[in-house]
Amino acid sequence: MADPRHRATLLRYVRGVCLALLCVITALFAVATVRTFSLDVNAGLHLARWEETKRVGFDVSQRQREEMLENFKEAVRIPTVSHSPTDINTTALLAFGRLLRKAFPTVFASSLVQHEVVADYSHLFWVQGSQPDLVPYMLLAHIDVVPASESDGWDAPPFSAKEIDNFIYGRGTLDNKECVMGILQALEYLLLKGYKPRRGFYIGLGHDEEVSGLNGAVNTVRLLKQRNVQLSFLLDEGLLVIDGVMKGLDGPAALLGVSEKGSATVKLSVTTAPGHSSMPPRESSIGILAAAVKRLEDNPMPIMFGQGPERGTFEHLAHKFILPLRFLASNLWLFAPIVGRLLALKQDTNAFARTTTAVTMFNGGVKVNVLPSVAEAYVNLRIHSAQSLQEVMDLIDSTVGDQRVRVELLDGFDPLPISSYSETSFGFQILKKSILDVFPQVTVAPGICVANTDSRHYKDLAADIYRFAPIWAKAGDAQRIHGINERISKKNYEDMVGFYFTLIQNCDIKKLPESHSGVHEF
Ligand SMILES: CCCCCCCC/C=C\CCCCCCCC(=O)N[C@@H](CC(N)=O)C(=O)O
Ligand SMILES: [Zn+2]
Ligand SMILES: [Zn+2]
Repeated sequence: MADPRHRATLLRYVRGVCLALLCVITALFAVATVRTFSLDVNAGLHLARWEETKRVGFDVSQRQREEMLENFKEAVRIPTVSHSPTDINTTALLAFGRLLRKAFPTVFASSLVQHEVVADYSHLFWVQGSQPDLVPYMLLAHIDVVPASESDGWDAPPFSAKEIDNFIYGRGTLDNKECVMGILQALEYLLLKGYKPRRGFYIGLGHDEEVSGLNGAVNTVRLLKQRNVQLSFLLDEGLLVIDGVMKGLDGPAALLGVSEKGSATVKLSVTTAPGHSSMPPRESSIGILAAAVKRLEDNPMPIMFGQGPERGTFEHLAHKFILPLRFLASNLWLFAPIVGRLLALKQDTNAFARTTTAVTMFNGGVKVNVLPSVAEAYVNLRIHSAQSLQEVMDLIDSTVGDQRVRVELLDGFDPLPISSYSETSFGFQILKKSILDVFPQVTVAPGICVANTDSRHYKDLAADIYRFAPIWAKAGDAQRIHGINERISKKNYEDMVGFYFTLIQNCDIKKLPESHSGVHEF
């Protein structure tokens, strides 16, 4: 570039391009600044004129409060542990059935309630409504729990229901005996107060949810299908109220699960010739498999943040984030890739951003001086809403990329459909109102359940399935689920009963109020 005229032209050109780029970036930021969401969905609900129905108040005596907590503790003390579909504690499940009859005599004696045992240990209740033209809804919970061992570091024996500092400790206090007992306790009190629902509803209590619900939930669904039941909506466990769980989120938020991730359980195996360890090959079956597993861990599934219901979570909560997160969450059209990357940095929020890959089992070898003929690993993936099981399997194949590694899909399903969460969605709005009636200080947002629930078996019975329990989770509490020191505060358990008590009555309206739209400011 010897000619100075050419150099000057080039400089002018480069400066022009830079200026244009700067203008575009400034314009984008200007638009982004102006476009700050305030999706105050709570406001509309408060303004709406809800149909008035005959209601009873949730006023329990001190004696009833003690009895309510004692019933719950008794439930926690029964070790209804599921180890595998063929290894469940049937003795405990039968004892649990007896406890239900003892704890809720009014429910079992009421002429409004039909009760039946399904698949030997699950329970199905039908509570008759006075207006058969109102489409029924269903509440789900499960009786079984995952194993727990005190030696893992519990502060109290996991089946003791011991009270420490106003918390009840025990396996199942968060997953999911608080819902089982909370729902039936609410119904017991409602019936005791002479309440008669207008809208009929079902209560399903599964006995093998922790091992996929293939007996309890699947047979309950079969029965309901034979009876041509269609549900207005269904509520199961899943998400909860988070308070101080997500950094930068100011105030508590109730996340109402509108879908759940898909799942894949994949077996990887390598077979090589056995032989004497004194004459090993360059690569063993264990080494080949370990390298494949490492490749899967080093190459996580793509970040898909913003393409599933998690986008709705951030849009609904945007105004509750502190700056600069509020700015990012308010403008996902621009910043979704950045927010996705930020979420992917942490173990629990990563689950909201992508399909997760967890290597959960690894076996190989039989003796120290024998070359292992087989090595196998199990990988459990939870599939993001915007991805399919087939896409995930294709990615696993290409990442493993080694013909010697056999890849088998043992079990899997696509992500579940996304339930409605609009202003006209009966289930979503009734649940939101019920949450706000009990916890007026929370912001309600749709969410994605990163684990699976029995509700997935019900997808032909209800277009709208929600996953939420009114558990008040502080930082670290989510890790107690399936972990150590699972616990719930006595106050929270009472609020749970209050929530179902309110919800059942709120469901009695015929339809949503005409105008209860939220305020959208851009
Ligand atoms: C971006 C927001 C971050 C907020 C963090 C929220 C933390 C979520 C907390 C809890 C999730 C609790 C999940 C409870 C449901 C558990 C159901 C379960 O264990 N299912 C088993 C068995 C099955 N049915 O398949 C499972 O393996 O998924
Ligand atoms: Zn559960
Ligand atoms: Zn569980």
